[in-house]
Amino acid sequence: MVNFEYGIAEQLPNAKVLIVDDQLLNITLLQKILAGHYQTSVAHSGEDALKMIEESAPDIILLDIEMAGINGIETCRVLKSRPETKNIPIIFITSFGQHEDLCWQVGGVDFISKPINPKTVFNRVTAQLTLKFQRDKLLELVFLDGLTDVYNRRYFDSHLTKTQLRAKREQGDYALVIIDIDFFKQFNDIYGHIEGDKVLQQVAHTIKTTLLRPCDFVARYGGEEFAVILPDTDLRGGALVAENILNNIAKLKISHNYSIYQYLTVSAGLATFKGLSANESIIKSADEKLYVSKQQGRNKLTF
Ligand SMILES: Nc1nc2c(ncn2[C@@H]2O[C@H](COP(=O)(O)OP(=O)(O)OP(=O)(O)O)[C@@H](O)[C@H]2O)c(=O)[nH]1
Repeated sequence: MVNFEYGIAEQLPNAKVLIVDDQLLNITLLQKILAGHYQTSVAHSGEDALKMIEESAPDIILLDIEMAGINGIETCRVLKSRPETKNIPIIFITSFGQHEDLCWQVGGVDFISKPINPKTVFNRVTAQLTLKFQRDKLLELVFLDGLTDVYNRRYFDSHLTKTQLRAKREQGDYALVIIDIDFFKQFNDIYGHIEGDKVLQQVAHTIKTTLLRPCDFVARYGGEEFAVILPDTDLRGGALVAENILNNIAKLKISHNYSIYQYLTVSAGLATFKGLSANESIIKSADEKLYVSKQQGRNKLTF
């Protein structure tokens, strides 16, 4: 049986707790309770919180209800409506008992009444963080590719949908790059499957380390095929990243006697998009470009 406790205790001290409150006294008290256990940060309004969360998502949010501007309930509603923030656990902290039903309705995971009991706050935050990290671990097992340690195709599909929704909201571009190892069948035939597996790991690692922005994403899309999603990226930016990937893989200088280049190379297809389309049509566009790269001799990017 999988041990879901494994590693959770070590993870807890790095947990990021966002306190959202407009009263200095409350903020100070909550920080005092959590200091030394978790990494806390503070937003002084709902608006501030939404901005901060977009830049860096916390592991949990302690949310006051009564605030000037967007109140806690509305802030929670916005967060729960966005795919990339809907799973962040939110604990409401308020003195207004009559809001209790509303807190559950909008998706809070817990509710703490003021005046707060420090032990209760600490224990409830710890319980929710533990659940959150256990869930993340489980998702990792379901969504990571066992061989290469990058995301698998199942996760890629849901991530592509999330990226599209974000691009629609922000009216931005996003890029998709499909990368395929050249002459990989022959590589396996010449060097064996174990060496082939090692190459897949090296290629995945190289793609991962070439991507610089935290929101850039790579998945193993098929046997020897990888897909990279670059949010907020136009054709020029996407081409720059894709060229870097091709160069960095060529620089590994992995011998491949069958290849016309004598070492292992990859081909890539790049396409950029705005707004919503079916996942299949997005993939098809990038795939068609990849096909051109293969036709034109491989070790190439087409866009
Ligand atoms: N070692 C290993 N090989 C794999 C894995 N998944 C797929 N492959 C191999 O990848 C090869 C892909 O072959 P093809 O689709 O013909 O592509 P290719 O030989 O790279 O040819 P081009 O793409 O046209 O350059 C097949 O031989 C698969 O067996 C894996 O997990 N490990």
